Amino acid sequence: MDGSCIFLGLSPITFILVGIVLVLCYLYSTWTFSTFKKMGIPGPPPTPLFGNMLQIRKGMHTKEQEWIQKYGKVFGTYEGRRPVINFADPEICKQITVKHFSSFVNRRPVPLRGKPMDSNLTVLRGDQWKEVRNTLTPSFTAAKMKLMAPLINQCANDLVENMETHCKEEKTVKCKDLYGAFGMDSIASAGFGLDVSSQSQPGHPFVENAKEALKFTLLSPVMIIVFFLPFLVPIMNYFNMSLYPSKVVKYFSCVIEDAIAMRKTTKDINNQRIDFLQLMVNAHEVYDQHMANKDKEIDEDEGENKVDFVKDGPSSQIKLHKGFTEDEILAQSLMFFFAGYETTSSLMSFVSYNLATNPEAQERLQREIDDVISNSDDLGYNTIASMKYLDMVVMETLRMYPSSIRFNRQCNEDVNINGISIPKGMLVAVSIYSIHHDSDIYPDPEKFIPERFSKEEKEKRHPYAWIPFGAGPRNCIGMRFALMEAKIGLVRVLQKFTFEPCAETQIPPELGKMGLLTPLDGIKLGVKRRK
Ligand code: HEM
Repeated sequence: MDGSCIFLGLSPITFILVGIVLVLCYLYSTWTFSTFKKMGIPGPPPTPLFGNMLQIRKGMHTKEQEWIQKYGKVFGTYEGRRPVINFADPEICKQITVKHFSSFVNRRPVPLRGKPMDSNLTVLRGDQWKEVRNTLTPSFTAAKMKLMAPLINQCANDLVENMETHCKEEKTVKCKDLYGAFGMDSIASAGFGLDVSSQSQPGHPFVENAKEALKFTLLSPVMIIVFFLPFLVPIMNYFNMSLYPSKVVKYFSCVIEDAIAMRKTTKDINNQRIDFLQLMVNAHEVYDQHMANKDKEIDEDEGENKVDFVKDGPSSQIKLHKGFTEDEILAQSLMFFFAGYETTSSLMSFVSYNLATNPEAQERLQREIDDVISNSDDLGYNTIASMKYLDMVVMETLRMYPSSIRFNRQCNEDVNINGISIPKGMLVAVSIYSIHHDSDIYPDPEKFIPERFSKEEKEKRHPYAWIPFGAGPRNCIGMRFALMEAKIGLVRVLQKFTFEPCAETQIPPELGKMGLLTPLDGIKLGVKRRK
């Protein structure tokens, strides 16, 4: 021994260096933890490195309720080291999403995106978001929904046939699977003119890939880096790493690229389908023209670019836009699949569960369906819209089980909301679930009471007390489509069948703990043919 202290084979210098690195890591991970103390906002104490992330592992929705009980409807939490102000108040929701929209245009920055997902609507920011949103909005008008309704009805034929098989064989229906396949067929057909037939081929690669994309876990290596080691993100971006599995993105990219190529060859406007893809392809042609004109202008005006981009707010009329690049079309298409699949199938599953466990409500809805449909020979958009009780059932189900537990915005300038000074860059989250389960707004919030959504009852409440699709100009663009699809599917099934609880039905259903609020066992029910 030469006298130097050797411990675990480390020299004293290495030992000191490791110590310094650990202290620096500790300081780095806790540096921000005084933010809320300084702002006078209460909240649960954070843990070094993790912030409050470990506390939500038993379920974000239940933990949030506990925090609200303890700290009130405005409280601060830390995602890793990043501070987030949480709000569970309808008025503050309105202030953030509507009144002060220009200060809260963007969602949280998503550090790891990869091509082509980095240009999808959900993650775009500022003027880029406005342009893409304005281009997409005409695809979701009531007039477009009317044109898409027959395509969804076609997909509902397979759904009814599937129910029939389950009924005949007296098999338990796993709602999530049946509705998931129906949802996949609907968006593929009405959105992109693709015949996926996933209902007759449950193992279809299209469905398998969609499911794979939605396997979200906070404990995946990618998520751990994003939350806890964000300084490594630029390196991962350099390698084009994404939150979405590359195999899945590749699969959908091929499917959609083929569909785009087909559309571009269909020049005859009368033969063109009216769907999301066609509207985007048309916008792409605007892009091509824009690029051609731009070259001309550069020649003629020595570089002056004369094309105006949409500059005013997103609620304004649709105006000239630069059109879509092919990557942008791909990104929006993939996002529609991802955003619509899990959410809509969960909604339909929870409605079926609520009806099975509340037989009077199911009978009342079936009476309404029989009355309306016997007066109408097609199940179009207007027929569906005329079913008032159906609307109440769907709204109450979305209140109880909103697919997104919360939504977020990032503040882009210093702003004061209800006396709270929010600094530029701060993340804010609005808790949909907690507002929907606030017993001051909805007494007995765990009970299924569709009558809460009669016209008179709705008028008594704050307009932002029901926000399953978010709020303001950056709300869910697919809301009309999702509601139409879910209602057509449910009406077609309830015309012929009645749901009932069976031995395998979980009452109440156990809910997923991370990401979207989904039924863990997929909602298993008995189904019988109506007399
Ligand atoms: C029951 C079904 C659905 C629910 C509950 C739902 C819910 C939501 C919520 C809460 C948001 C965030 C809104 C905000 O930040 O204010 C959102 C955004 C979005 N949703 Fe949906 N969604 C559903 C179905 C769909 C469907 C079918 C599509 C596509 C066809 C879709 C596409 C999108 C997109 C693209 C955004 C981002 C909008 C933007 O940033 O401008 N969603 N959705």
